[in-house]
Amino acid sequence: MGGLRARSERAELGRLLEHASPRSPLAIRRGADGIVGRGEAMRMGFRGPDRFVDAARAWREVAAAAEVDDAVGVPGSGLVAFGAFAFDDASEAESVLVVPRLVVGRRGDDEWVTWIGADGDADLPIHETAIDEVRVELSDGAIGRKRYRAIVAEAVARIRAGEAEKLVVARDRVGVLPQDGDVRSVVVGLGRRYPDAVAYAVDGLVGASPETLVAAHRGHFFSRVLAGTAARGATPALDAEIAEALAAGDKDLREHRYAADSAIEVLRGLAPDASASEPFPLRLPNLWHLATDITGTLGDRSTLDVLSLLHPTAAVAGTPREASLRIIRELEGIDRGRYAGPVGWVDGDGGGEWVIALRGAEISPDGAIRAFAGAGVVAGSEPEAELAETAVKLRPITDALADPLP
Ligand SMILES: C=C(O[C@@H]1C=C(C(=O)O)C=C[C@H]1O)C(=O)O
Repeated sequence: MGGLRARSERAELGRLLEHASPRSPLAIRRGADGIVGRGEAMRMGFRGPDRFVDAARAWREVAAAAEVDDAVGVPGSGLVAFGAFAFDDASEAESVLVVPRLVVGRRGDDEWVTWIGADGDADLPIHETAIDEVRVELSDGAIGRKRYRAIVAEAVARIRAGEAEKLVVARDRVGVLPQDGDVRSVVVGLGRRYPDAVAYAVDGLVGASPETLVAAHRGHFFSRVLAGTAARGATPALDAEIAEALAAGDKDLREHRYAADSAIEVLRGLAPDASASEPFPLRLPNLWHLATDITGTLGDRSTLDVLSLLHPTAAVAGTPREASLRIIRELEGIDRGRYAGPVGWVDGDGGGEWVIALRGAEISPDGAIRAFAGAGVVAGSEPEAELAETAVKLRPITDALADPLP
């Protein structure tokens, strides 16, 4: 079999998402920028502890065999695959790389179309369809409010007993997407409310993530670690006070340090020149986070290679990593699927953009919806406060599902 052929041309586009399939859109958007895909030129599935390494190897082979004619030359043009990976090595959920037949993209003033296919495939025609609203209400899933409080209390007990230093525990909310429900409207709703986040839709996983695991182009990378959270204040004065307290608070700084240090250590191992900012308060529409930005040079390593080392950070698992994963499995007792795993895209050179699948939900082919949100627990954490934090973190997907086109 010959390799894939990819051809990118400049184009004038309307709304990117109107090019996607209503039921299974492929999209990675930040504000007006991003890429949207339709159809499948290739789909690869991976499972188990080697899923990232296997994906990196498979993608390298696909990219090496591909014939690419890219007249645009910006991040996201040329050959790309969208991907979503399971959180846990032991997950039942499949991790995927999907190469669309058609990609439409926008980056600043650049707009383009990419056609991808096997030898002899005809170009998929451009086909825009209006986006329908879908409205879904969520209710408690396997881990309701009461059980979540108990899980947080147990996590604190485990930490006090010396089994771990930090544990990120999550709860779920569930619903059902009506038949023919247009998932694109959820992506629009997320993008309108959280324009600085990355709105993602890949293989049923949708959400708006503020946390960039790794973005890389021509060997330079950026990574943003978030951990430590506070709700926004109702007045500007209160809001400023909250941000200041977050940046100075012992509990949140400690919680943040675990996550930032683990990411910095991994990235320095790959890129000795990696440098990190001091933790700073990052304002989102619904909450404040403590953030650390890390930048450096990656050389010719693929972003998929970086994922294999960086995932899961202590922002979504805990410290130490192995102990936290074991305890999370035990306390939550459910499969996180692809929640808190990497979601994003990769190009033929291994560049791309991967965020952590947070503030979102997984929509199964049968329409079952499961949203997750978690919070980092340390020795001083209180169940009621962590429950409230997860409620705020559930808001993006809850609001986008309840009122998708505000
Ligand atoms: C686990 C989630 O968020 C993570 C946990 C945070 C925290 O505990 O403060 C902050 C940002 C994310 O890294 C989630 O949104 O589900």
